[in-house]
Amino acid sequence: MIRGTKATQLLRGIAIIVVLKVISWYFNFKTLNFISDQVINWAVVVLVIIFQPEIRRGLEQIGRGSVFTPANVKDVAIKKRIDEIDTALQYMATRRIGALITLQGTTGLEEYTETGIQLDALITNGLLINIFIPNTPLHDGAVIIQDDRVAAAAAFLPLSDNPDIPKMFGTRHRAAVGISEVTDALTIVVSEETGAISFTKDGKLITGMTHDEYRKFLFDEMGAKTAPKKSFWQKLLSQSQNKSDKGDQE
Ligand SMILES: Nc1ncnc2c1ncn2[C@@H]1O[C@H](COP(=O)(O)OP(=O)(O)OP(=O)(O)O)[C@@H](O)[C@H]1O
Repeated sequence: MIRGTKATQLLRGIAIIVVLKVISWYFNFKTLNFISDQVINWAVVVLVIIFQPEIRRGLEQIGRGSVFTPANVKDVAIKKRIDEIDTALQYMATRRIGALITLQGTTGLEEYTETGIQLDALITNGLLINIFIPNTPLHDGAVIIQDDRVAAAAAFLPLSDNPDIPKMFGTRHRAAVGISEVTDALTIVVSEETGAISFTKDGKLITGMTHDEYRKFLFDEMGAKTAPKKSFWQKLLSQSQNKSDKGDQE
């Protein structure tokens, strides 16, 4: 999950400090012991400064209630996300507008969003279509989606050197396979040449799915149920509403 993020370097730093602390304690190195104690004492402040953006985002999520959001509310949000992406895919596929969209999984994609133009915008089909309109400043490269936000456009993804990718696929498809080899992201490609919609995941290129098949695939991959179910509380509420409606009629 933390692969590809600054947390990796940080963990390495913490490991070095812990090793220094143990050595200084074991051999009774007073100066080294004093320095490592100071570093450890200030570590909390340093961590808060380094992770300020992540902490802010987490607090915002708690504020919006998304951490404690019931599963079915999350399903509705995921369905909305898929609908927006799907509308854009259908529009671009029928007009043969090439597109490359990477949906972040658990692996951080910061090192790739940094290569593009940062957006941090809500996912809408209009925005996605606009980004990929040919000969506009953002159309070249990949869109990276993190949760419900379009994090960046025109991002550069690593190219796969897998010799098994058929020659008919060019660099757009190779980049889609490439990112799926080094992260757990799901990537969608619309071919400019054919209008075909393909997907990459775990190093595999998946082609030829029907509209219904790929929608189901997206729902499965993004962890939503096809038809959002009512929660216990919603069922209870609608039952009591039904009863009171009947009561009113009588
Ligand atoms: N490493 C990369 N990262 C992100 N986008 C890339 C990368 N390499 C190429 N692209 C995108 O792919 C486009 C070139 O696509 P190309 O025609 O080579 O691929 P293709 O797989 O044959 O796709 P298509 O079927 O759409 O032609 C570039 O203009 C760029 O937008």
